[in-house]
Amino acid sequence: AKEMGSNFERIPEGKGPYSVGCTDLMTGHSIQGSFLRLYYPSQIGTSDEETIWIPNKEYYYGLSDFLNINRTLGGFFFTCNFGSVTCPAKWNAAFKLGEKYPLIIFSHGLGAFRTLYSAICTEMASRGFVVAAVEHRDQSSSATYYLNEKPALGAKGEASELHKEWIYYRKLKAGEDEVALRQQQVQQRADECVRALDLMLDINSGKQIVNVLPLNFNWMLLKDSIDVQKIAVMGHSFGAATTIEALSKNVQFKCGIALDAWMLPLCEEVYPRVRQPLLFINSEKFQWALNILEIKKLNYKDRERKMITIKGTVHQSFPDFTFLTGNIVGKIFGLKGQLNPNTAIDVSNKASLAFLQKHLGLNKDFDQWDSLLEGKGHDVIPGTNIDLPPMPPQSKQ
Ligand SMILES: CCN(CC)CCN(C[C@]12C[C@](c3ccc(C(F)(F)F)cc3)(C1)C2)C(=O)Cn1c(SCc2ccc(F)cc2)nc(=O)c2c1C=CC2
Repeated sequence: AKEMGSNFERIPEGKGPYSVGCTDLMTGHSIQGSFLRLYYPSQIGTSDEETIWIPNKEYYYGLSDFLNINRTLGGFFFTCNFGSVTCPAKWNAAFKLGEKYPLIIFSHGLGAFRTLYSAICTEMASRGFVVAAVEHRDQSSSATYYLNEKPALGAKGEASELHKEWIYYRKLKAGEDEVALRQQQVQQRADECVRALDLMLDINSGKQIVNVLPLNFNWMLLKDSIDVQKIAVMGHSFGAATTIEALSKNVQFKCGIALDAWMLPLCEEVYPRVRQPLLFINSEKFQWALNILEIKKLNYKDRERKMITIKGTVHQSFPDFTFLTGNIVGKIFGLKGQLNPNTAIDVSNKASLAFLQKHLGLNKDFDQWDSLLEGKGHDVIPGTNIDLPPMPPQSKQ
């Protein structure tokens, strides 16, 4: 029965000591505003409601557009298979007070959106991080929305009702130059990560913020809850390129983690401007010489660059779909590799935690996984799995 679309598989829970809460935050009434899903250490027992994984049917329509399938068909397929999936975090649970947490800003991939990396985000939150998964409005998301203040029809205009304005995935037009589009989008995406950071810092300073989403979550509890010296940026694929661009824009990001980086959207000019430590975690299959050559252009004297490859993994081993289909369907659609998806995300998360402890100066026990960063371990190899011609020495900077 497992193969027939019923999903006994679940998104894995965080393995750390903290109970995890989740809520959404949207500011402003235009696409210039911020939209993020927050995963955070929560007070146990303050909510027993699990978080809806894909909260609106319009995300299914956007995914159908992205996957080039008919919206009615796709909508039906997604609703049947994923409509009741929850992510293992308690919806609107009370924020856990009493300590300052390091902060991660997370950037999703092409055709994804803020909720699809919950296995990574809940694991980090269970280890004592606050994680803000941004939703990009550059039309690289399958779908996203903002709330328009439109005066309710017929009313005297005093009660303006909020209306969802949906923005769907922008397909490449015939003959369109993809590089130009992606270079423009990566700039907007990096700006949105910086804006999300600024928003979280405002919240940390106790500034009153207006969440235009009708949710009862007390943001004032986050006053003085972020360790503002311990901030990282992280992302998958297009979100990894965004991570690199965001590091070059704001030095408050102390380090970055690039999951299966897609380097096409980046210009050479950015490479000398990325001084912070960078970890590349690659899947076995999403690697090709030109992409690796671009990554190597980030190597400068006395700049920390680490790369590992997780054996038996594919590009989709990082987003949540990898946990939610049976083995046969999963392998056919490239959603699963040979390695068990739970093991794969475990290796990626542990390597990430070890890197974050080292470069954010955490005093936790994540250094137990330092060997993974050297590519030592059952499922990892150091660097890349493709062989390249020897590199000419990088120009000194
Ligand atoms: C379709 C034609 N073409 C579009 C441009 C390529 C589509 N494609 C391969 C796909 C995503 C795939 C997918 C998802 C989800 C199901 C589902 F059925 F399970 F929902 C199935 C099948 C289809 C595997 C990718 O774009 C891969 N990719 C991604 S995938 C991020 C993502 C998107 C949607 C999700 F639901 C989960 C994760 N993020 C990037 O930043 C980059 C790339 C490539 C370069 C840069």
